[in-house]
Amino acid sequence: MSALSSQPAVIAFDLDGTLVDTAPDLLDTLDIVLDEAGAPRLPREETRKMIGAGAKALVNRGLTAAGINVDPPAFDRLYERFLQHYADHIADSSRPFPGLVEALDVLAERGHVLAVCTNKLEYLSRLLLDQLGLTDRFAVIAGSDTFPVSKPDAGHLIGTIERAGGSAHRAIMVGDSMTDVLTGKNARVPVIVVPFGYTDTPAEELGGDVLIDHYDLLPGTVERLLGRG
Ligand SMILES: O=C(O)COP(=O)(O)O
Ligand SMILES: [Mg+2]
Repeated sequence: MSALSSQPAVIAFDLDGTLVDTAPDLLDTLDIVLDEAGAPRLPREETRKMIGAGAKALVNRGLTAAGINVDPPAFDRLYERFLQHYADHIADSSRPFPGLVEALDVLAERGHVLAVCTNKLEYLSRLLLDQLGLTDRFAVIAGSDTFPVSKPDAGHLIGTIERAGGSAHRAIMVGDSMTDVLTGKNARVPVIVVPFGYTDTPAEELGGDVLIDHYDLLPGTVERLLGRG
């Protein structure tokens, strides 16, 4: 085995729409904020696609789609309300996607290092993973505010991988959106795409390296991409 292949690989996961189906709690919170802004609620098919660039973008996109213009202080109050309500309800309905926990077990048994690279704020990411009992599985949990840059900037993913003790030459990103695919390309890290997340571009058109439709396929796909399978 070469020195390179004996280095543990870092598998970095996006969170919303990849590890955990967070849409119900995120979108219930968006509804509350729209109510408070006096805006009409929006269809779930529409708001689901607004997830992926963080909570501030979700509130912004929701208000814009509802045709509501607010001044910056009013926006800040609505955003604070979003964060507070969401934190209080973060795991009411949000659950890991089917087969995730089993796949993480297999990857960890094989000696891979697991990390989270998400555009969710770090404290919300930790709160969610704590409540789902998943925190200890990840060597690093890097949110949108952990580093000076965030996805799709390569620095977010490279920072996550390096903090996990690895290198971009032996790492894989797993994600659900164009942001994740662009991040992987920017960092020169292969991307496995899952189709059950939140994206307005069909998963097969995102341009990832491999598409898997169930977590059962993840361990084998990881080995293949790492050049062992
Ligand atoms: O909460 C969001 O909008 C983004 O989160 P993700 O990067 O984990 O998809
Ligand atoms: Mg996502």
